[in-house]
Amino acid sequence: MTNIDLRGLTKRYGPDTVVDDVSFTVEPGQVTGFLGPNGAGKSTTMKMIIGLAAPTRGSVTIGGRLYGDLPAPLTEVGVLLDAGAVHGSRNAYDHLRALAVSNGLPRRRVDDVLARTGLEGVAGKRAGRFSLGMRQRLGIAAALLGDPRVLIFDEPVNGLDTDGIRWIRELLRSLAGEGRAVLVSSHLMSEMAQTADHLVVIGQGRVIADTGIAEFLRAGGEGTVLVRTPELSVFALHLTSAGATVDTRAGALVVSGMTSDEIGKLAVYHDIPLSELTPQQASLEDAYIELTKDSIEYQGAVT
Ligand SMILES: Nc1ncnc2c1ncn2[C@@H]1O[C@H](COP(=O)(O)OP(=O)(O)OP(=O)(O)O)[C@@H](O)[C@H]1O
Repeated sequence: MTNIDLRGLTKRYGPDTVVDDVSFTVEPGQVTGFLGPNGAGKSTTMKMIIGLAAPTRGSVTIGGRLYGDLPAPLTEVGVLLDAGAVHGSRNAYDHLRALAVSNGLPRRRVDDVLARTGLEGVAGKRAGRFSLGMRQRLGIAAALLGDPRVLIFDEPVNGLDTDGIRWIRELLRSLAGEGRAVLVSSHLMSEMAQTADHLVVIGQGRVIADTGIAEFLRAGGEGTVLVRTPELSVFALHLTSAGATVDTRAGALVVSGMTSDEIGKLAVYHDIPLSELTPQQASLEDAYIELTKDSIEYQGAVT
């Protein structure tokens, strides 16, 4: 099984250390979300993985080998770095066929990846006329051409509409489901929460968290549940007696220490009508912001 292994990876540009002693492993069969604010060093790390930037220190291997030592890189690692990097005057089919031919890949792979990315219907269209979403699909088709065990996507959902985002999410999940190692960067926690099995968070070039998504959710205070009821104070007392911690906020209860399921049962038991019972996703975003707040380069002024 092929993984990506980064050990003490460091990149300096002049006086700036933009990637600082980064170590983590991207495991097969998982989507690893690579998360960090703008300028955190995600793209630079990805470029070092595929030999587009040379590490100042440290190393990164794919299945135990340096990218530069892979005999047929396209069949081992698929990469989407910049979806705009397509020859505008070529049609999608020719673009992929040229890639396949120059890398010694069978031509049927072009049809396979066009089908997988839903581009069959526009394969004859010039890529220069493609929408951002179609260019993104074409970039992904190229990444999949060699049927690689490892995939690296830099901010693949940037600028996409809801359908495009959902499509990429499902694709990433299915690629991991096939046993591939998938590394995907984003600056949006909400995006990663829905896609990743594992999270690596970086800020100012350093790893601040390397954790399973479930652990991150637990540590981030998942378990806060918003409850609305006409019997606010009575139910708050029941909840506290049952061991929960309760805050009253804007006419609602914010409950921690109990799941929404337990809260629902408690309400039924005490015959309390509920008008809302919502597990709070916001706490996830909060946990991420809390984690990265010291590493954001340029914070907006708070007035
Ligand atoms: N070739 C370069 N020369 C000098 N500085 C660079 C170079 N490439 C990147 N940097 C700097 O390194 C830092 C990290 O950039 P990088 O693009 O890796 O971050 P990122 O996490 O991918 O952010 P974004 O989401 O904004 O792309 C930034 O401060 C950037 O200005």
